[in-house]
Amino acid sequence: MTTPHPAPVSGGTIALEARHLVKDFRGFRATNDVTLEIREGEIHAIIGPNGAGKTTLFNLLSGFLTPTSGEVRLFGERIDTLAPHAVVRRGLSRSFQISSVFPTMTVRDNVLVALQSPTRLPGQFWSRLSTLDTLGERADGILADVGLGSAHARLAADLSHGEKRQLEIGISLTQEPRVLLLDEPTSGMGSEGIARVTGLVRQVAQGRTVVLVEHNMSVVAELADRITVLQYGAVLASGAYDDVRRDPRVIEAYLGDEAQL
Ligand SMILES: Nc1ncnc2c1ncn2[C@@H]1O[C@H](COP(=O)(O)OP(=O)(O)OP(=O)(O)O)[C@@H](O)[C@H]1O
Repeated sequence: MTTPHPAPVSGGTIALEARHLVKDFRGFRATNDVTLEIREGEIHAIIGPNGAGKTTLFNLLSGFLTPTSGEVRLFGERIDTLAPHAVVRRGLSRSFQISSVFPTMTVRDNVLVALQSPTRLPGQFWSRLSTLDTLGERADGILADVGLGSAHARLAADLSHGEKRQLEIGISLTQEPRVLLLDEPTSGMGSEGIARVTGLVRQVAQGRTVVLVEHNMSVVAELADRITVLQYGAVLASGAYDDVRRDPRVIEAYLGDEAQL
C-alpha cells in the first residue's frame, strides 16, 4: 500500500486499554496475554489471519465476553467487570458482525428504537411529546450523517448490504459513543460499498476513537493510524501502520506476501 499515513498522535489520552488479557475456551487459549493501548482520536485496526482471535478480543474489549484474566479499561476506568449496557453508558459502542437491524421496520424506526434504548435515556420519556419530537430530529440527523437521509422510509430489509452497514453504524451512533468498535464493517461488500463505508468510517471517526476488526487490507491501509496484529491469540506487533506493515514478523504471518499489507 502506498497511502501515506499521518503520524500517530503521540502521548495523549489512552481511550481503551487491554492489560494482560487472557480468554480460555474449555482449555483453548483464544486470547493470550494481550496488552494494547488505543489512543483517543485514532483509528486503530485489529488484523490477523483467520482464527487469530480478533473477534474474541473485540468481544472482550466491548464487554461481551468476560476475560479469564486481565483487565480492560475505558478512559482509565475498569470495564471488564461491567455488563455490556453499563459499558455502553460509559461511552463505548459496538457494531455486530451479524446484523442488528430490524428488517421489517423502516430505516428511521430502526434509529428511533435505538435512540429509545434504555442504555441511552432514563425512563418516562414516552410521556413527553417534545421528547419524541427531539428523538425524531435526532434520528433524521443521524440518518443524514450516515448517508441514509433519503432512505428513511424504506424497510431495512430492502437495503443493500452496504446500506445496512451504514444503518448499523447509525444505530451505534445513537449511543453517542466516544469509542466506537466496528466488526468488519466492509465484509461481503463490492468495491462501491467498500468505498462508501470507508468514507463513512473516516467521517464518524471525527472527534471520536474508532477500533475496527478488518480483513480488507486496502481498507486498513486507507483508514488506520495504528494497527495491532494478532497471531495465535497474542499480539505479534502493534504500532503505527507504516511501521508495523514493514515488520518482518508481520510479513511472515501473512505468508510472506508483503503486497497484502
Ligand atoms: N465460544 C468459543 N468456544 C470455543 N472456541 C472458540 C470460541 N470462540 C472462538 N473460539 C476459537 O478461538 C479462536 C479465535 O477465534 P476468533 O473468532 O476470535 O478469531 P478471528 O481472528 O476473529 O477469526 P476470523 O478471522 O476467522 O473471524 C478460534 O480457534 C476459534 O475456534
